[in-house]
Amino acid sequence: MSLRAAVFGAGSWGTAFSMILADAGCEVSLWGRRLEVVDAINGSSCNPYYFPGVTLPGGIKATSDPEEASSGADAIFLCTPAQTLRANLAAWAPFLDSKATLVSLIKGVELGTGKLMSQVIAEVAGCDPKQIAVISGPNLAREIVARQPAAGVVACADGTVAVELQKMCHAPYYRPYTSADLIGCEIGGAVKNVIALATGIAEGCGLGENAKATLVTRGLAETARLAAAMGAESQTLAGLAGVGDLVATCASPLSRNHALGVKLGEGMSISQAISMTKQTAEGVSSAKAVVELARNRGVEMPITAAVVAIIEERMTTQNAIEDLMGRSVKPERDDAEQ
Ligand SMILES: NC(=O)C1=CN([C@@H]2O[C@H](COP(=O)(O)OP(=O)(O)OC[C@H]3O[C@@H](n4cnc5c(N)ncnc54)[C@H](O)[C@@H]3O)[C@@H](O)[C@H]2O)C=CC1
Ligand SMILES: O=C(CO)COP(=O)(O)O
Repeated sequence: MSLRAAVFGAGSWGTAFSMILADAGCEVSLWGRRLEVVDAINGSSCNPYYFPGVTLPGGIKATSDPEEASSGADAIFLCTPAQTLRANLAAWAPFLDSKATLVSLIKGVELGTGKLMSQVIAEVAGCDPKQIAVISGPNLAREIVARQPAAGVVACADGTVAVELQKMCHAPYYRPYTSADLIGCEIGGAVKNVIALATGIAEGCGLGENAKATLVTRGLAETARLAAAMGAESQTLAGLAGVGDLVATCASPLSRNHALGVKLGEGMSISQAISMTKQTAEGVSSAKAVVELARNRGVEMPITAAVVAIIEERMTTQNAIEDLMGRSVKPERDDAEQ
């Protein structure tokens, strides 16, 4: 008998991940907020708002009713913008099966609380931590719906649950690895969006590959510092949910964060750049939450702080570059002897 998956959020990643689940043999119920999206998916097996021309596999049924979506689901995959998860989950909680695993596909940190998505889920749904999981990795949705090979990490404190989820999303073109490190995966996923904004800004300013590679590498160093301070395993940041996702997002014109950064670097204001970005660019709201998380733990994150200063229009891109380059010199490794 095939397993049942519910996906909440019919945007680009919710739609693409539904495709993975259906291609892996699951029966998928996809919750969408907008009726026109739900009707289009059910009527034409296509989500024309995100992937016009892409035919979704059979086995995906869309609905705007959260109770219908979650009914009988073995796992519930959450894929709304990060800042809306708390309110949405509070509304859905009465309908969710208490035995289902709740899986975050979201890459962001909650503003104001500094909570990771798994922590928001634990608070709102009040479920056992072993029933909460995270999936992350270099997974640009447009490449996934073209069924190009990709891999990801399924993180859950309960190894048996991680393996069950791994089976649910193991498709011919999607290779999931298991992990027990939710914090490492979530910090990797949230901070790479901020570093993708930074590399986009550099590109928009006309800087070359040396500058971008430096931002990626030092961006990884500051991500790893924060992750370590929060109790993550250093190996996770060297894996798919760390360096893998960072490289994909910072290099690809398909990344919304990268593309928004390019617009900022070209001189557009943040409000103009946001108004031209139809989809979610999580780095914009999560950057500030990441800086606060880091400050509370005494972790230095100069690139992330510079991105926040640019977003808040406290600093020009030129000033930010001068500031980063003017920092006092130090050993490359944090643990090196002075
Ligand atoms: N697109 C991608 O390639 C990937 C995205 N992600 C992550 O997935 C999450 C969702 O991103 P996307 O699907 O790409 O964004 P998107 O902008 O394509 O879709 C967002 C969806 O959320 C809905 N939405 C917006 N506001 C809402 C609200 N207040 N309540 C409920 N639903 C609301 C929109 O209608 C839309 O269906 C983000 O955290 C992103 O970082 C993760 C991996 C890959
Ligand atoms: O998370 C992603 C790829 O893994 C998608 O990145 P963007 O949200 O910047 O498009």
